[in-house]
Amino acid sequence: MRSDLQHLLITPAEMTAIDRAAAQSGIDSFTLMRNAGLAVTAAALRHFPDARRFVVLCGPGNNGGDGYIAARGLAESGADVAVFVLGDPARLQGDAARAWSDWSGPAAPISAFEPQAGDVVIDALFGAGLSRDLPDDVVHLIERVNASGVPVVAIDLPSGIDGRTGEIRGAAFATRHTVTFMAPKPGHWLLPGRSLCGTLKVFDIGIPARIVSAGAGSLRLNAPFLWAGWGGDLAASTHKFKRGHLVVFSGDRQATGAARLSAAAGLAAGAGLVTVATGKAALGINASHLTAVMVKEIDGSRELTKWLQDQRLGSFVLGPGFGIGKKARDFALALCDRSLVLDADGITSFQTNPGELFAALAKGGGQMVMTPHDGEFARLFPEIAGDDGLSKIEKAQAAARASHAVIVYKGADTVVAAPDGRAVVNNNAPPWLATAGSGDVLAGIVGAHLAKGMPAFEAAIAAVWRHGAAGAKAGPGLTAETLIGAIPPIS
Ligand SMILES: NC(=O)C1=CN([C@@H]2O[C@H](COP(=O)(O)OP(=O)(O)OC[C@H]3O[C@@H](n4cnc5c(N)ncnc54)[C@H](OP(=O)(O)O)[C@@H]3O)[C@@H](O)[C@H]2O)[C@@H](O)CC1
Ligand SMILES: [K+]
Repeated sequence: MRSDLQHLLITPAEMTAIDRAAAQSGIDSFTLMRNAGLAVTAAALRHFPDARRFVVLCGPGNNGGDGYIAARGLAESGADVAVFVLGDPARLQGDAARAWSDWSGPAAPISAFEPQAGDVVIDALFGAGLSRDLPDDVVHLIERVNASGVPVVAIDLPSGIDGRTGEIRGAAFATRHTVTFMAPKPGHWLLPGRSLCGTLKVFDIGIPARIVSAGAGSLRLNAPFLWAGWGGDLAASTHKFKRGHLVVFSGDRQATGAARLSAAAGLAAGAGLVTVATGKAALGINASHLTAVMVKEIDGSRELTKWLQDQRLGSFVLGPGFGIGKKARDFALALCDRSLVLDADGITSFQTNPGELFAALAKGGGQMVMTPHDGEFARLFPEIAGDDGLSKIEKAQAAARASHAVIVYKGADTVVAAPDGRAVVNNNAPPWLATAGSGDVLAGIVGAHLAKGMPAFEAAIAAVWRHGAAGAKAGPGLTAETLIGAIPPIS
């Protein structure tokens, strides 16, 4: 997967390996620590020029080492600085020990710190090396600081946030700013970590980009360059079939709106043709509500199989308002050699026997994008969902591997994962996107991308991004209808 450093997501374990590779290439690790600490000094002075006192809380590892460098930089800039330490600094090792010995001012234990008005806290307790829940004294300190309302600048990560998962290990600082190094980590963008980082600044401390890129895995922050080449330029010779024919299956008489939302979104997102396939009972309702979108009567599996002989039908959306049960299962299984978005009721219909779907997809060799929210994910992948040791990214990756489908694991921090291990975290969705029909719109956009021939992973990540951008453009108070009108051109 292509990338630039801003869009890499590097796990703490990968970062450790990158550090090692940097040292092996001859880069002085203390220089990296000094660059890191001084970046924090600069950020603190820039954001809080009127601070009465900078309070630097230093932990037992290299995050603490960055803190001692930052403290010295602040003191040399003429600021009032107080240092409080966790553990015995005499036991620090390597670069952190050197940073401590370079700090010539006083230091008191963290238990002595009482936040005062005018304080700015520099959090250098734990960063990438947080490996377990915080001890009680640190939890109480964090709670005191958060309750006091004094601003906090975190070094690398707010202490208490697990850099791999974004989970809170007992407690975590709610920070105004977080300064991290070389590339963001999953914990900066997965919830709840994301909500505690404040503004995130990624600072280059001097590890060559080639070493960072070589050590990075397959995680990225979602961005348009990831689907470059699949953008919107239409050749002058195009015609509607080349732009792709999307089919959306409607539910029964009382539940037809969701499918029409998906269909309208698919048309707005660029599908050349869109057909709502509907049972006889809902045919009239659908026909009376649709204009540019076509209607086709498909009552059961036999008609569907016959219709599928038309290879111009490029992609299918099954699930929005469709109803849970055998009909959904039969239709999905019939589509396992095509390009299918399985959403909502389509997912839940396989709750009791998900293996049937996964085996059919492996055999059929089609492309499937599944779009579960938390509840649907747990229905289809109960063991993966219940594994508290896994991050949301790792859960999506495990589900994609098990199902052979691209998984769009929805939420405010939507993660998309492919069976080959690629994964992105999306960060452009505003909170007001969580509204009735929003998921139906997303399914339709994915379907439009599949219809024009995009591979499933690119189709999914581009759709999630366009959906988020549409939400931002439509603004608070959006409805599914205004969301469709705000879908931006594919970039
Ligand atoms: N290239 C880069 O990005 C650079 C990164 N740099 C910086 O290095 C930081 C990573 O440093 P790090 O590996 O020493 O880890 P760090 O977070 O200081 O903590 C480890 C210590 O905490 C302890 N400990 C862990 N959990 C605990 C708990 N719950 N409760 C209590 N103790 C706990 C753990 O103890 P142990 O598990 O070994 O018993 C160990 O003593 C990184 O975040 C960045 O700031 C820069 O200096 C330069 C280049
Ligand atoms: K920290």
